[in-house]
Amino acid sequence: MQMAVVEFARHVMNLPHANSTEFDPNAKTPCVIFMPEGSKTHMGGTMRLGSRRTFFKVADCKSAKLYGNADYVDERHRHRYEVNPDMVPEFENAGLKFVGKDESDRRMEIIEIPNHQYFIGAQFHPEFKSRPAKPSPLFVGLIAASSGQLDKVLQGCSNGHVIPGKHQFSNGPYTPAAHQNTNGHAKKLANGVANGTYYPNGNGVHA
Ligand SMILES: NC(=O)CC[C@H](N)C(=O)O
Repeated sequence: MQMAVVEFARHVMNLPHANSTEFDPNAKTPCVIFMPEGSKTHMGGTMRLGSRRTFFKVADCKSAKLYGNADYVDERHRHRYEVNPDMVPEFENAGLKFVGKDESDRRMEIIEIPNHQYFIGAQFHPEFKSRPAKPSPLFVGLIAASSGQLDKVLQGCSNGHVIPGKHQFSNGPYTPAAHQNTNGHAKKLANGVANGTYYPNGNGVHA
């Protein structure tokens, strides 16, 4: 998400000096900055690390729908820099929407360009909790958008469908995967994860 913000600033907002202070501490247009509570001399304990809550601020956005119209989601983090909150109004006026924020409303968690087919970035790491039988909703959305099926998937989400495991895309016959019984029903995996059920609050792993 940090790089997407810099890219948007440079090429949509025409701010050629936009950068993260992680790369250029003297950036003229600092879109991504060191988090105020961090310490550059004591790097070890200053990282924003582990499970944190993101609140959806725009009910109608793609990511909220993909997460099953949840009000919030807990995802895992690992960062010291963040989107410069003072530049958020400028970004929003230019069309980049911050649809997910932390509890303070000052820390940006999810961006979207609403009229783009699928331009979504997250400060958290969706891959940390993504599993073969329970892929992250943001990755399911990317695959669906790439194959022209996002609308169908989003509609399914609004109808109360859960994302993982059961999604059948229409490009070919459906073959039960290794984690399913031959009748297509979910079978419990060795690690105890049941296929086909989405828990918005994740797998219970907290740092
Ligand atoms: N998690 C990330 O976005 C990567 C690390 C990031 N550049 C930071 O703020 O430290």
